[in-house]
This record gives sequence, C-alpha cells and structure tokens, in this order.
Amino acid sequence: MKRPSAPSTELSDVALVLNVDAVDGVVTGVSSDNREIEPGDLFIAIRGATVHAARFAADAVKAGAAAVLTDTEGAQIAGELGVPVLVVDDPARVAGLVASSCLGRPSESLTSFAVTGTNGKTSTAYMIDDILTKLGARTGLIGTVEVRIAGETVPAALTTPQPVDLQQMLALLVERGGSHLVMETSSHALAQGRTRPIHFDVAGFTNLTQDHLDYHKTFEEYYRAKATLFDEEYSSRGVIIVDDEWGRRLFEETKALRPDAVVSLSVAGNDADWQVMAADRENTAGGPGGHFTVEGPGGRLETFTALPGDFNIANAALAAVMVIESGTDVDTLSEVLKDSGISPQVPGRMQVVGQRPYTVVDFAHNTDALVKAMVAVRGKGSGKLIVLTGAAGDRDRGKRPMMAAAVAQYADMAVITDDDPHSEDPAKIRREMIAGIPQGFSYVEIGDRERAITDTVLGAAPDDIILIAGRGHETIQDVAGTAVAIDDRVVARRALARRMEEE
Ligand SMILES: CC(=O)N[C@H]1[C@@H](OP(=O)(O)OP(=O)(O)OC[C@H]2O[C@@H](n3ccc(=O)[nH]c3=O)[C@H](O)[C@@H]2O)O[C@H](CO)[C@@H](O)[C@@H]1O[C@H](C)C(=O)N[C@@H](C)C(=O)N[C@H](CCC(=O)O)C(=O)O
Ligand SMILES: Nc1ncnc2c1ncn2[C@@H]1O[C@H](COP(=O)(O)OP(=O)(O)OP(=O)(O)O)[C@@H](O)[C@H]1O
Repeated sequence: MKRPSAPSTELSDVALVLNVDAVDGVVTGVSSDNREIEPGDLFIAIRGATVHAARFAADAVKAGAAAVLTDTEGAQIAGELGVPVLVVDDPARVAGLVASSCLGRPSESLTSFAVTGTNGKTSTAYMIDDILTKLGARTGLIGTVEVRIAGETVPAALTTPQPVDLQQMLALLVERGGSHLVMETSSHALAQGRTRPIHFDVAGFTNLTQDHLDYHKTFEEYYRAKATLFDEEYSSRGVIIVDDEWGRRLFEETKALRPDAVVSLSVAGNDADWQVMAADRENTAGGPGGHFTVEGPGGRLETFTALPGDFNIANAALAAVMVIESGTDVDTLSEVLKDSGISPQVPGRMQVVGQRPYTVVDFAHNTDALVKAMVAVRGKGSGKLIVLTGAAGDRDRGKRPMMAAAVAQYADMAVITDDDPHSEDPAKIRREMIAGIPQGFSYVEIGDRERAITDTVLGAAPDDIILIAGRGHETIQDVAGTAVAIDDRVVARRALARRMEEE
C-alpha cells in the first residue's frame, strides 16, 4: 500500500508530545522497520520479541532516516549515528502517538469503530462497513482478512496492524477523502497498545471463549486485554453483548466507571438495553440467514442478514447498534437496509462453496466457533455432517482435544488434518486432537490438507454436509517455515467439479 504524504514535523514538536528534552531537526515521515525507510523518516527502533530494531539503526540512517527514536538499550546498541536520537522508556507504547503526530493526527478526522471479542470480529466489522457504505460513507476497513482503504485492498498481515503501519493507513484514508474507520482489535494489539492514540467513537464486544492462551497465559489476562478497549482512553462509547459471563462482567465493570458511555445488547433474552428478536429464519431475501428486530433506547429496527447461522444475527445486531450509537437515526438506517439488509461478502466466513454435498468453508478455529458453525449447517442436508478440522502449531495447545471432542459431540464424522503446523510436528498436533475423540466415534486422519479436503468431498454422499473449518480465507500454510500455497475454497471447488464430471 502506498505511503501517505506526510507534512514536515519539527523534532522539537515530537519531543514535546513525548515530554522529553527537545532536539533540533525535521522529519518528513515515520517507519518502525529499517527495510521500509524513506529519506527524511523518523526511525522508531523497538525491542521486539526476537530482535531490538536498534540493530538496524545504522542501516536505517544509510537509507535516509533523519532521526531515531528508541530506548536506552537501543541507543547503546545503535551507537553513534550522526542523526538526532530521541530516547524514551517504552518506544513501542508511544510509536502510534508519534506516528500520529507526524502524520497530522488522522484518527481525529475519522468516525471510528472497533470490534473486539474471541469470535465474530471480522464478520461484525464487515457488517459495520456494509452499513456505513450504504449510508454513503467512504470507509477504511482493517482486519484479519484484508485492509481496504477507500477502495484499495491489500491482504492483511495481522488482525490489528503495528502502530506505525496503522497510523499510515489512517493517514492514507484521510488523504483519500475517507470519513469512517472500522477495525478489528485483537487482544494482542490491545495488550501491546497498538491502536493508541486512536479514540474510537464506538467500541463493540462480541463474546469471549477460550483462545490465545499461549500468549495471554490466563483467561483473566485475556479478558483484561479485551476490556482495555472500553477504557476512557480508548473509546467514547461501548456496545457489549451480554450473553456470556465475560460480556456481563465487562458491561457491569464499564457501567460502574462510565455509566453513560456503555449499552448492553442481548440476542438471548437476557436483561439488556438493546434486545434482539429473531424471526423467519428461512425467509430471508438473498440467502439462508435470518430476519430480526432490534429494539432499544434509540428506537426499533427491523432488518435481516443473508449470512447463515444464529451467531450472524448477533453480529449483525451488534453492527447495527454500534452504528445507531454513533448517532445514526434508526429510520434512516431502516431505509438504507430495506433491500439487502446487513449482508456483506465475508471471505472464508461460512462461505458456501457447493450445494451437493452442501460444502462450507469457515474460519472456525476454536471450540465455540466450531460448535456454532456445526449448529448453523446441521439442517442443510439430510445426510451425515462431516467436519474437517485441524489445529495450528505453536498456539494454544489446550484447545486441541476440546475442538475434536466438540466435533464428536455435534457431527457424525471427523476428518483430522493439518492447519498451520508452524514449527511443531503436525502428527503430534493431530494426536493431541484425536485424544479428545471418544471411543467409537468415526474419524479419519489425513495430514495433507489438500488430500483431506479432496478425499472428503469425493467420498461424501450427495446429501451429506461438509464443514471445512479452521482456515477460511487463508491461502498460505506455514509448515516448518515453508509457505505452502493452499486455499480451502479452491481445493474444495476443484474436488466438487471433479465429482460432477465423474457423476
Ligand atoms: C507477539 C507479536 O505481536 N509480535 C509481533 C512483533 O514481533 P516481535 O516483537 O517479535 O518483532 P521482532 O521481529 O522482534 O522485531 C522488532 C522490531 O524490529 C523491526 N525490524 C525487524 C527486522 C528487521 O530486519 N528490521 C526491523 O526494523 C520490526 O519492524 C519491529 O518493529 O512485531 C512483528 C513485526 O511487526 C510482528 O510480525 C509480530 O507479530 C507476530 C508475527 C504475530 O504472530 N503476532 C500475532 C501473535 C498477533 O499479533 N496476532 C493478533 C491476532 C491474533 C488472532 O486474533 O488470531 C493480530 O493482531 O494479528
Ligand atoms: N458471534 C459469533 N459467535 C461465535 N462464533 C462466531 C461468531 N461470529 C463468527 N463466529 C465463528 O467464528 C469464526 C471466525 O469469525 P470471524 O472471523 O468473524 O471472527 P474473528 O473474531 O475475526 O476471528 P479471529 O480473531 O480468529 O480473526 C467464523 O468462521 C465462525 O465460525
């Protein structure tokens, strides 16, 4: 993605923002990676988990960096550079702030939405973007699948970009006349303060179930990271789904501190400011989703989503209430959603790739998401429900047997295959999953994912339902450092076409 144009910034102004001693000089851009330095940039050298970027400071200066911002350790590692060096305690936590001030504080010109939770961030973010676009907004959408900045789309590297990259995306959005920002905020990003200093107009919470315990260590720590988004420093208003215990706790804690800044939403009939009632599940124009009514302090909206599964009604309702809470009138919303409802195309999320056998590719890669996806597709065929799943290496090991046990509980057959093994032995990951399958349940183990998908599609009966879970939109599998190209949707479609030819 192209760089936004940046105004010249006096280093004394940067020093002022950071509350450190002033230095002379001017910068005309900012980067936290020496490989991306352009002449005139401020190089922000951060200690990462693997390396201190100060090791690359000399290279950055060679590439044209006009100044360096780092910590005391970084200044020592970098040595004499011949350009001004600003020293702060924690450059990672101020990187966003510095980038923002060098780029004209872009977030202040945008109406911004952030979604957090274990599952549903991407789907909800696409839905907010869909609504805003129908309302005539020029949007930026930043999340796991892709980054879309006022019309230009690039694949995403992270769910929530690193602070400097993020500020550059916002500056580009403003430069292109963007008015609204919608983004996913991962727990990693919140723990690392990647979104600072963005002050979101509306933050939304979907749900919290087990995931990422390799990074956060305890559920409490995971919850705390997510809860940060609802702090005064991070957002003006919050909309929280209170249908799990973590949502209820988050709502109560936020309400106690900021009574007027948060509203609750329930899809399950729990006590809440906004109530959702689902109806006519199969009668949705344009798809298998559902009609619903959402009613609360801002009025009553009747609409629908064409995306399958009850959980997508929850996501759509959250998206609608977030837009209403940003100040949009319900009648206006009702009018723009009249024909197509809240029905964006969300790549790799409950994406139907074939009808006989009914075949769905979904990103479900934790127990709760798998259960929801299985329940959503259960009635789509009269035959067996076959679920193909694996688990990623170097990530939360605890969830592996739980995921397989859930498949055994809700499906008729499991195909245990590889996800992204990363540096782990894939056979060991599969064994850990299989340990969760109870005696007597029917499963096959096929490590090679392409073969697993192909064999499953070719072997299924026409009335069976196939759920290919775990990788959704992803197109690269990381096997011991080697990038293997595989897109579940392409492989499944190819096998479905072969089936048709052979029939
Ligand atoms: C834990 C974490 O968030 N790590 C991120 C972090 O890595 P790190 O701290 O190890 O960075 P590092 O490689 O040591 O580099 C340190 C600094 O040196 C710089 N550098 C590095 C090499 C070089 O040649 N030149 C250079 O300037 C880097 O730009 C960086 O600023 O900075 C790296 C560079 O920006 C990221 O790629 C890396 O994300 C890793 C890949 C990652 O997997 N993060 C995941 C866990 C993550 O954040 N995931 C969440 C979503 C999870 C979900 O919901 O599924 C996300 O928001 O995506
Ligand atoms: N509200 C929800 N509740 C439970 N499961 C959901 C919900 N929404 C989506 N899912 C399931 O979770 C999977 C991931 O959905 P989505 O990509 O929208 O979430 P995410 O929070 O962005 O995930 P990730 O953090 O892993 O990127 C979907 O493929 C679907 O199976």
